[in-house]
Amino acid sequence: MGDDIPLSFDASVDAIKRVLPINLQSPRVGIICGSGLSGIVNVFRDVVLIPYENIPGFSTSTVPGHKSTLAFGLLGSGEGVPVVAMLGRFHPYEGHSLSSVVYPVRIMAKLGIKDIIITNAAGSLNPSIPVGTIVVIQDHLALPNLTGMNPLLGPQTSKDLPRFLPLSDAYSPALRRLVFLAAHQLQLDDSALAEGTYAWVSGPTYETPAEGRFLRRVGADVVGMSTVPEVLAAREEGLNVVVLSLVTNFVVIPETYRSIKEEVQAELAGKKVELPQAQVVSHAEVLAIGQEKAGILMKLVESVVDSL
Ligand SMILES: O=P(O)(O)O[C@@H]1C[C@H](O)[C@@H](CO)O1
Ligand SMILES: Nc1nc2[nH]cnc2c(=O)[nH]1
Repeated sequence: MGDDIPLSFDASVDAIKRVLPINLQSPRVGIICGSGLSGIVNVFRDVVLIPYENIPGFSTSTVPGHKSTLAFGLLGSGEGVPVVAMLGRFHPYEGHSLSSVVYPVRIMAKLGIKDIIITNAAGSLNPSIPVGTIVVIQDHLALPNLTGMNPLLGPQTSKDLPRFLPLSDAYSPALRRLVFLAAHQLQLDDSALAEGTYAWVSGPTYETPAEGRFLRRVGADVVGMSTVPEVLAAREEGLNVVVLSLVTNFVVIPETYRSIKEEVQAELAGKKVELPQAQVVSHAEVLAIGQEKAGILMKLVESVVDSL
């Protein structure tokens, strides 16, 4: 893990506000863009882009598909809603400390957002949730949290925050409702959206078949390497949270392994053996599906913001 960052909320907020026109200084909604999903900035109006390197306390993202830019603008019809979007996030596997990972969420809260829309690319563990589906997350399963990798461990950033945060209502039913209503308004096919549970793993390795089977059996529908730390910080800051996971790949979870022992025995007995093609997930595949489906996800986000 990277070194912890000194807390400098005021310095960060000042550096941001200094370059913003008055109408963008108090954004209403925060958006976090997952792998390959930063295109939403293209539909912002009055855009102001601030590189993370210009904001004290912010780290830099090192992952392809993640820019390191905070984008402010107006989103939606009419006058538009002032929003702030992270074009690129931080993951613990990059070496960022958990407090660095969630620092931008705390800054967005200090800037005044009330709602946060968090997106990510994720692998599907559920055969009825195919690639390309947008999963509206209703719950999470975070083994790292349960075993000591929790961004809320340690001294709190303010004595006003709750020490023991309940998570039974972490994913806002009201915002999830708005997502499904927005999908209806956009005339998306019924199969475009699903509901499910997100498993957070640290990465950067993708799952072994046994790990995939395990996560499926304990109740996860999709799996990814981000989001949950941000959700925890957002809830601690009192924000309403909605998470949209774009399924970019299937996690390969065969119920049975092909037996090398049997194959060798068959070969030795002179039988012809057909080897199945191994399926391997890659970040390039994740980005490609992200690029293909980003348009729908962005329209959905815009429509939700419009209906707030
Ligand atoms: O930032 P997100 O969660 O969208 O990125 C996913 C998880 C890993 O960072 C990467 C793996 O391909 O994509
Ligand atoms: N852990 C994990 N993260 C992902 N992000 C996108 N796809 C995947 C996946 O299959 N597994």
